[in-house]
Amino acid sequence: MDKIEHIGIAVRDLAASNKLFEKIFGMPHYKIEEVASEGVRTSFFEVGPNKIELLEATKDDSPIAKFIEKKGEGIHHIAFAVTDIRKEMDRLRAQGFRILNEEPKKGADNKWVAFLHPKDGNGVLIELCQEIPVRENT
Ligand SMILES: C[C@@H](C(=O)O)C(=O)SCCNC(=O)CCNC(=O)[C@H](O)C(C)(C)COP(=O)(O)OP(=O)(O)OC[C@H]1O[C@@H](n2cnc3c(N)ncnc32)[C@H](O)[C@@H]1OP(=O)(O)O
Ligand SMILES: [Co+2]
Repeated sequence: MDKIEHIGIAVRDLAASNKLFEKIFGMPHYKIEEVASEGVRTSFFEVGPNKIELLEATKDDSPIAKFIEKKGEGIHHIAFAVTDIRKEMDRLRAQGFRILNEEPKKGADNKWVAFLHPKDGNGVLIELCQEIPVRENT
């Protein structure tokens, strides 16, 4: 794994949280993107070299809705940049980690993503992220 790609924060109300984090960071979010397949609407902030993703549920069975119901708002996942997501998934699977998706799936901000089960990471949900090469992004 290369570096932290972003930290995901589960929020109830994206518009309200955008205003809140705009005050905290002293700058506005740079994009809002809905990922229908994950049941989320996201916004992104760039804080120096770091990226923060806010996530709001778009349906009742969204992972974000379930998370907030159980644990409340707060840090939901940590995403790591990888250069070859399939290779990383295979490497982790071979060591017995449960990867929550068979194949990489399309996330926000032009990334292939995959998730490790939080119970296999001391309660931390880990996302792997690989930038989608331009030629694949059709
Ligand atoms: C757009 C994209 C991007 O960046 O590009 C994103 O980030 S999308 C981000 C949203 N998408 C995802 O999160 C996709 C991957 N997540 C999932 O597949 C799911 O949310 C699971 C992590 C498998 C949880 O599934 P589900 O909520 O149905 O099961 P569950 O409620 O029984 O949870 C099983 C146990 O995991 C815990 N659990 C659930 N979500 C957790 C989280 N984020 N961090 C730490 N623990 C978590 C629950 O509290 C529970 O523990 P106890 O049994 O002890 O109570
Ligand atoms: Co994420």
